[in-house]
Amino acid sequence: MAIILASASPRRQQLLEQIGCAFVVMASDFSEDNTLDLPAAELAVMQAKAKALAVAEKANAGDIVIGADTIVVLDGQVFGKPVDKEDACRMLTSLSGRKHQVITGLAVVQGNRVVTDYAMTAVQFRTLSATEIERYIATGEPEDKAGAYAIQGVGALLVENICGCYTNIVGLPLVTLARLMSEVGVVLL
Ligand SMILES: Cc1cn([C@H]2C[C@H](O)[C@@H](COP(=O)(O)OP(=O)(O)OP(=O)(O)O)O2)c(=O)[nH]c1=O
Repeated sequence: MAIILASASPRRQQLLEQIGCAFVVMASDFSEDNTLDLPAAELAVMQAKAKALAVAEKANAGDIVIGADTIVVLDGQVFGKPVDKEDACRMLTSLSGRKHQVITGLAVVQGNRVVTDYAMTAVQFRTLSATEIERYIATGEPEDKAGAYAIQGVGALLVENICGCYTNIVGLPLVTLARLMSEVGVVLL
């Protein structure tokens, strides 16, 4: 039995390594669509499930597949990964001085069994000047991150405070994951 992380995200891989879990990576080819008209948490869970199921098709019987999807939500508006620098600027300008939610949907699949959940963390940004936004975009960090920032990187300088799970913001809420894994018989601690 293998534990398979259905993700190309290096952040998710690092978080799973951090807790000493032995796993292999198989990125899914599911393409996200954050414009779907669904409540944000449902959207994240649905996409996490689709990523895990796409990989589960190729897995061996008994393997456990983990899928995750992280989105940023501001006033009901969903921000995925920015498509370009302009998009990153639009996202960071809207997030400046405001509180938003980061939601990560999670799915754990084993055979016909699918368990899902999500974590939500509130993140308060400080007010950013246009120059700071420009300089932050120039670091290249926003490129592949939901909401165009990375709290684990230079983006830490944008965040005034958070309420909720930190690892959820980075892309893999570990306590929520541990709960789902225990439902399929895997004890992480
Ligand atoms: C808000 C935030 C997001 N992120 C990242 C985590 C995710 O990798 C990414 C959100 O994109 P996702 O679409 O959830 O994941 P992904 O495309 O990177 O990987 P895959 O679909 O193969 O699993 O944003 C950070 O690293 N730090 C942060 O502070």
